Amino acid sequence: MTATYGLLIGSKEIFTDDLLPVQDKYSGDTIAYICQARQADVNDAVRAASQARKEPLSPYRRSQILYAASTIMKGRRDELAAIIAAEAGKPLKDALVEVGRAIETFRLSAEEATRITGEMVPVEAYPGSENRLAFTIRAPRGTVCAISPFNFPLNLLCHKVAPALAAGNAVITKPASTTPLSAYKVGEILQEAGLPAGWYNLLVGPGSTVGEWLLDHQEINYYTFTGSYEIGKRVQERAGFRKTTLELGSNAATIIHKDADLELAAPLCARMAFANAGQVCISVQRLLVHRDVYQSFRDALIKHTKALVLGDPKDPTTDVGPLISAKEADRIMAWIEEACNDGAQLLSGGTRRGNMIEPTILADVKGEMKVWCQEIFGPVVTLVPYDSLEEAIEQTNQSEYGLQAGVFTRSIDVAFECAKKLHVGGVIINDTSAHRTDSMPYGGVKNSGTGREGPKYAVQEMTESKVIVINHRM
Ligand SMILES: NC(=O)c1ccc[n+]([C@@H]2O[C@H](COP(=O)([O-])OP(=O)(O)OC[C@H]3O[C@@H](n4cnc5c(N)ncnc54)[C@H](O)[C@@H]3O)[C@@H](O)[C@H]2O)c1
Ligand SMILES: O=C[C@H](O)CS(=O)(=O)O
Repeated sequence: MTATYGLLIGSKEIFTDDLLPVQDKYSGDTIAYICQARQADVNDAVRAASQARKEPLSPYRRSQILYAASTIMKGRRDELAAIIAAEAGKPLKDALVEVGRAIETFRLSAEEATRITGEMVPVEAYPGSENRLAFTIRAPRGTVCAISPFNFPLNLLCHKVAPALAAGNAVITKPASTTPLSAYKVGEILQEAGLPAGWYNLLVGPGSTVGEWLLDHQEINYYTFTGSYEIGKRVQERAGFRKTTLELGSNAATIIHKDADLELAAPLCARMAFANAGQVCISVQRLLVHRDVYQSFRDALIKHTKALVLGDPKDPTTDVGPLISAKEADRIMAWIEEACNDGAQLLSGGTRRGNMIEPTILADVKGEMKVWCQEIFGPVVTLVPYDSLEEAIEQTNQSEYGLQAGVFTRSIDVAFECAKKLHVGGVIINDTSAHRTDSMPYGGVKNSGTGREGPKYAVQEMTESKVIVINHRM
């Protein structure tokens, strides 16, 4: 029988009448049902979080719970990877990587829980403050609302939940409706790890209802959102003076300079343009290739792309699986067709099987084509030649987005020039825009968002500084 999961609110699993079927994104089969939240459930979750915060957990206890969660997750690696492969359509080998990363995200957050410090402030150096001792502490923000996307249903949720708990906040999560099961499993794991009731609450349902109710609720102190620019903008507008962290989209570029190691660059670009069928916010979408190496890089990219295996995500040999929905596959096919009609050259792919699109390479793209200037979020990479480094930097920066950029070069001068001049949150040298290690500061500029994730940096965002001044000669 197909399992039915409830919402997690306070100490209870709540079952509602409104069941959301969760589909396997490759077969279309319903693999589970999960209950959708009503407005009263949102209010109850906020109340449960406030109630939990009345008995704060010590940093040591928070750390121990997060370490325990990391260990439990390790023991459930295969189960979690199978859920991600089914609900997100992510190839099993990548789903296993995602679980490994989530284990680390919890471990890194456990470490951070014991390192939250303020600083001494030398106020006594100033006239009138001679007898004052001043220092800052970092206080939890309170109730954190974590809204997450479908493409990394486990690790991107953990990047919000684990630092929020490390910092002493209570959390209400709202995962994407297409992929809620990973978030449910995180709730189970945290409970098993000893997290008391009310610190992790799970609400499921559409952004247009449950998401909006969450944005409305004035007892939520902070929003951490990962998703599209359009919804991120709405979150920011609705949050008002409340603090937010927004991790949004991109059309990331990678520069292949004339002195690049093509044997390193071509396979990495092929892999990272099509990982998770291109549904990665830092996916290699725009490749700027120096004209001297354009032909050889192009040929090598085609060769490595054609070697990728398209198919069932549950098959351990699959490299590229389906898109999240037929609607997304329709949109991406329309963008490819539009680019080809406007003069782009199809070098590989461009065909569709169900919700799967063959890894697609487009050349001769122009700046105004959607496949170049908007976020594709699908298995499509575009190629453009350049003559000077200045031109490549300018084209990379000619984007509404600025999440990460990659640069392949053997020259330290070229690497530094790119590092200084590229207007993005992260510059990755001799790797693609799609490289991320979970401990690093991660986030964007421009329409790619504000704030930084990575447990150490997220803990800063999820705490606020408070200054304490002691008049010690009264
Ligand atoms: N920068 C990053 O770290 C990062 C990581 C992953 C994905 N993304 C971006 O996410 C997008 C794809 O993910 P998606 O399709 O799930 O994004 P999305 O914006 O459609 O949805 C993200 C989340 O927001 C919720 N939501 C929708 N409407 C809402 C509303 N009115 N109020 C509150 N919540 C609402 C959704 O239900 C979901 O949980 C891409 O643009 C991608 O680049 C960015
Ligand atoms: O989709 C965007 C994610 O941030 C991808 S990753 O966590 O950087 O791999």
